[in-house]
This record gives sequence, structure tokens and C-alpha cells, in this order.
Amino acid sequence: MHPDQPATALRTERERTLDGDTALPVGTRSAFRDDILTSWRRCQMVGMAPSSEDVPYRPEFERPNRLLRAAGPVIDRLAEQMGSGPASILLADSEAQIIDRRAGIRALEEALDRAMVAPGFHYAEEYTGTNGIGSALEARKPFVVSGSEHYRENLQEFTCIGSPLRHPISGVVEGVLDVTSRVSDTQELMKPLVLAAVREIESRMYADASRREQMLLERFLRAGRRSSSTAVLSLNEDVVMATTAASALLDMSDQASLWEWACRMLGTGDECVGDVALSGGVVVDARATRIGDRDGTAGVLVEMRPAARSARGSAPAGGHRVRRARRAAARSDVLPGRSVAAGRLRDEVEVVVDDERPLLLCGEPGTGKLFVATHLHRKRRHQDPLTVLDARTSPDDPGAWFDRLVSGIDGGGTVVVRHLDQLAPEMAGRVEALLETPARTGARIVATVRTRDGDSPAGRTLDHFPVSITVPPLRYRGEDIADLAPRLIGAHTARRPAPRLLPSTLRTLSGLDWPGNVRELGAVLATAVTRSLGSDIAHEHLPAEYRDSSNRSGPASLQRAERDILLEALAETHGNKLAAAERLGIARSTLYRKMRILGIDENRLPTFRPR
Ligand SMILES: Nc1ncnc2c1ncn2[C@@H]1O[C@H](COP(=O)(O)OP(=O)(O)OP(=O)(O)O)[C@@H](O)[C@H]1O
Repeated sequence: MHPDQPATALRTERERTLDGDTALPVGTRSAFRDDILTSWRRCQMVGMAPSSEDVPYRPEFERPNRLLRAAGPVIDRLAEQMGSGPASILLADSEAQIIDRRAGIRALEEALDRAMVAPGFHYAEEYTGTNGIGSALEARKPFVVSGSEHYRENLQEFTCIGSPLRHPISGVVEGVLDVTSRVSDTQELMKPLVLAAVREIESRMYADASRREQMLLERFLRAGRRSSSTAVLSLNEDVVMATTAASALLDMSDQASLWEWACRMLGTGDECVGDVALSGGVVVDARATRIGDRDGTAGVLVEMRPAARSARGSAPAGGHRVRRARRAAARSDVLPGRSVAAGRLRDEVEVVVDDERPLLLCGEPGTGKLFVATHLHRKRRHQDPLTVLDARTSPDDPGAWFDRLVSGIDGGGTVVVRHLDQLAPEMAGRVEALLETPARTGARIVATVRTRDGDSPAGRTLDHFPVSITVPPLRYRGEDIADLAPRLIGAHTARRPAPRLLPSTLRTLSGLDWPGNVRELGAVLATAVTRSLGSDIAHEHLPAEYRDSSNRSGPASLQRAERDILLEALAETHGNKLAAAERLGIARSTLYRKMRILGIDENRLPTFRPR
């Protein structure tokens, strides 16, 4: 905002902009910064009215220990320095809920209370519009909002300066520090003050993490020395240390389940024992012991032995390896995934295993359509030939392509035609005729397409597929990454022990959008395996743009809501951007800009209805 712009002129421009009139006289720029305009548009896209005053409130809220341990002393000191001055300090958690408010003169405190800027109130942008807390979280950077830059009218008497607090090791945003004053009391030094405090809090987070890691290591070494036959795991949300016996026994999904089991069982106690069923059906007797000191919990030590009543009995020497091999063999026969979507896919595939009719597999690029097709082939016809053709290559030499198709069908077994929707148009009639007569050889034809709706050069060819299954996009099945990752990682570590994902890495990956689906996940894990040099995969081994799920996804993310709205409109209008813009009531140029900002590739538009 231009500080010398008269208040009335700003008000007029604000009203004009919020009414959707973005046209400015040639050569003039908006008086409002791009960051603010972007944030306002996000608010408009979720249908928020500038006059609304509701603020979600949760009186019982969790006080995140790790954040408070690092931020508490810094805020204490700041509050003491600022005393009853004209500014207040606010601390919010990673969901933008205010968990602490300090300092400030009485009049400011009263104004903040009236506007409901107090502990327990929720300042995520989608609830409360452009503000120092929610907008800093959305923008992932320090954010200043003053006066009429606030989207909501009832916040316009304040200037807020918020900055995300990012954990220096995991990269996860753990909260927001904000300093707020009345507009008339805004001081130049507020922003440097916030930034210095943020730096200090983050360096305390670093020291705290190292101290906790040291405690985990000490306990881990001590327990490992006690018994070499017991599988030992020392872990917290960010770090996992495992003995060889534990590595052989556990999948990465088991680590996450053990962590959750230990947290649940320990409650406020220091030790617990119980049976835990691991993902391969093995049951272990586990003992979990809290690791920590009077400053808090650093993690948990889990010691495990196969349970006496384990389905496979106690393990003989080398038994873990046998068990793992058995589990791996059993797994390759099953389409992986624990999500509802994966379960539905498995059921649908099971129903068509013995169906001889042509089958269409639909889904976005990289979802695993060919993977499902080959899985089907292995289940029923693994001794017969498998022929895979790609219709995208049919325009190069249509005659030769068609001959290959015919000879595949003549050879029996399974014939997979990938990307049938990209068949050379002049081939459609011939392929249709082929599909009309059942193959003498009993060959089963499986084709893959993005969608069976809409116009495609394959024309009516798709009508000859009476059965179809949709392979769901990965973003609908984030939980499945725990099951997919070991296989994808295994593909890059043929003879070496495969590294595992740390639970926090798994959590981050599970929250991403994955426009390129399983293929994209495979590429990211391949990079991470190379970077990890054999150790377990942590955030820093991921490509930078995959280290933070909160700006790409999460139900609370406005960006996600916005992205879904755009994708939905584009899918409904079959990628026609003019029609999509009209449907959304925005200018086509805005639609293009949004697509760019939100990373929507116009060549890879989905054909589904996003959630
Ligand atoms: N369930 C799975 N388990 C392990 N790997 C998988 C799974 N699904 C897909 N993949 C891997 O993901 C990559 C993409 O899968 P696939 O080629 O089957 O996708 P697709 O949907 O046919 O893609 P496109 O339509 O873009 O050709 C492949 O490397 C495949 O091995």
C-alpha cells in the first residue's frame, strides 16, 4: 500500500477491487501490493464477505510442546521489553489458531478482545480473511497487513506483522509469530523485531532437536548393547534409529504405526508393553519406554520380540529374512494400498479377473493403469504372452502399428493398448472392426485412456469396451504412499538394503497433490534414494519443492480449495479456458495467471471432478 495515498482514495480503490473491477487506467498500478490482492482473491474464492465478523473459536486447544519450548522464553523476554507499550505479541499454531497473546496497553488489549484476536480464535485466511497470521501461513513468508489491506472490515484498525516459524531440520511450519498494533501506532521497527525473534526461536528449535536426537542415540546404543536378538527402535516424529534386527522386521509403515501405538499406550506413563501386529501379519511383543528429561519427551524406545502366539511362531535364526521374502512375494500379488480408494480398486479388479470382455482402464497419467493391466495378466494368464502397444505411436506408421495389434491378438494372452484415446483418427474404424469380433485365440484386450467421456480420436472405439475401471489419482489415496514407497524405492536399490522413509517424510509426501501421480512419486523417491546415500530418507533428501505439504495441500489450504475450483471448472468445460473463466465469473487473464501460480499445467488437465 502507498503510505501517502489519502485514506478515502484507498477506500474507494479497495471497494472497487473487491467489487471485481480490476481494470485500472493505463499506466497506473493498484495501490495495493500483489500479495494483498492475491490474498483478497483467495478470500473471494471461498465466498467470504468483507463485512463478516465470525471467527471460529475453540476454547480447548492443544499447546504444541515443541513450539512452546522454543518460542516460550523468547516471547517472555520480548513481552518484558515491550511491557504495556502500543503493540501485542501473538503466537499461533500451524493451523493459525492463536495460542498466546502478550503485552500491549490496555486500550489495545480491549480493541483486540473486541475483534476476537485472542487465544482460542482461529485466524486461518479462509476463516478470517487477509491477516498477519493466516496470510503469513498461506504465503509461507513474513506478511505485513495494515489497515484497509485487511480483507475484513473489523480488522482495519490494526497493523499486523506475522512470520511463519519453520523447523530448521524438518522444514515444517510449526506456527506463526505476529506483532500487532493499532495502525496509528505502527512503527518501522516492528518488522525487524519480529524477524529477529523468529530467527532466535528457530535456532532454539535446532538446539532442541539436536539435544533430543542425542538422547535418542544414547538410549538406542544402550538398549542395542543389552541384547543383540531384540529388535530395537528409537524414534520420534523426525528421527528413526533401528538395529539390523528391527530393520529386517519392519516396513516404514510399521514405524509410523509403532510410533502411534507407543504415544497412545504411554499416555502420561513412562513405560508400556503390548502386542503389536505389523503390516505383514507378524505379531511382536513390544515394550515402549519414554525417552526424555524434565524439559519434555525426546522420543520413544521400542524393544520387540516375535510374540509367542505370532501366526508364524517364533523366528529361527534368519527367520526375519524368510518372513520378509514371504511377505514381499505375497505383496506382489496384491495391488498395494490401504486407502478406501485402493480397496475399491482391488475389489473392482477382482471382479473382472475372469471376465474375457475388453476392459478399459481409465485414469490420469501415471496413476498405474499399465501396472493394473499387467497385474491382471499375471493373475490369470501369466503363462500366456503379454503384448503392450502404445496408441500414441500409431500415427507414425498406422499400417505397421495395426499389424502389431493383430499379431498380438493372434498370439493370445493379454493385449494392452495404452493411451487408446490418442489413436490416429484414421485407425479408429479398423480397430473398431477388430473389437467387434471376439478373438479366436481368446486374447483379452485391455486399453488405457484418461477418460471414457469426451471427444477423442478413438471415436466410437471406446463403446466396444463394456467393462471399465477407474484407477484413482494418488492425491485421493495419500495413505497408500506408505505401501507404494517400499516398492518404488526397492526398484532403485536392487542389491543394497533399501532405505526407508522417516515418518515425518512419509507424512509430508502423503499430503502432497501429485499431479503426475505414482510416476511422479517414483521419480521423487529415486532422487531421494540417491541423495540419502543409503540412510533413511529425511526431508532434506527430497527435491526442495516436495519438502512442504502444507502449501500444496491439506484440507485447510486455501490454495488447494482454489486449485480444485479451477480444476473442476476446467474439467467440466473440457479444458476450454474461456468457458471455465465464464463459469467462475473471472477474466480469462485471471484464470491464466491463477493456473500459473497454482502450477496447473494446461497440457495435463484432469478429466475427473476433484474433491
Ligand atoms: N501400485 C503400484 N505399485 C508400484 N508401482 C506402481 C504402482 N502403480 C504405478 N506404479 C509405477 O508408476 C509408474 C507409472 O505407472 P503406469 O505406467 O502404470 O501408469 P499409467 O497410468 O499407465 O500412465 P500413463 O497413462 O501416463 O501412461 C510406473 O513406473 C509404475 O511401475
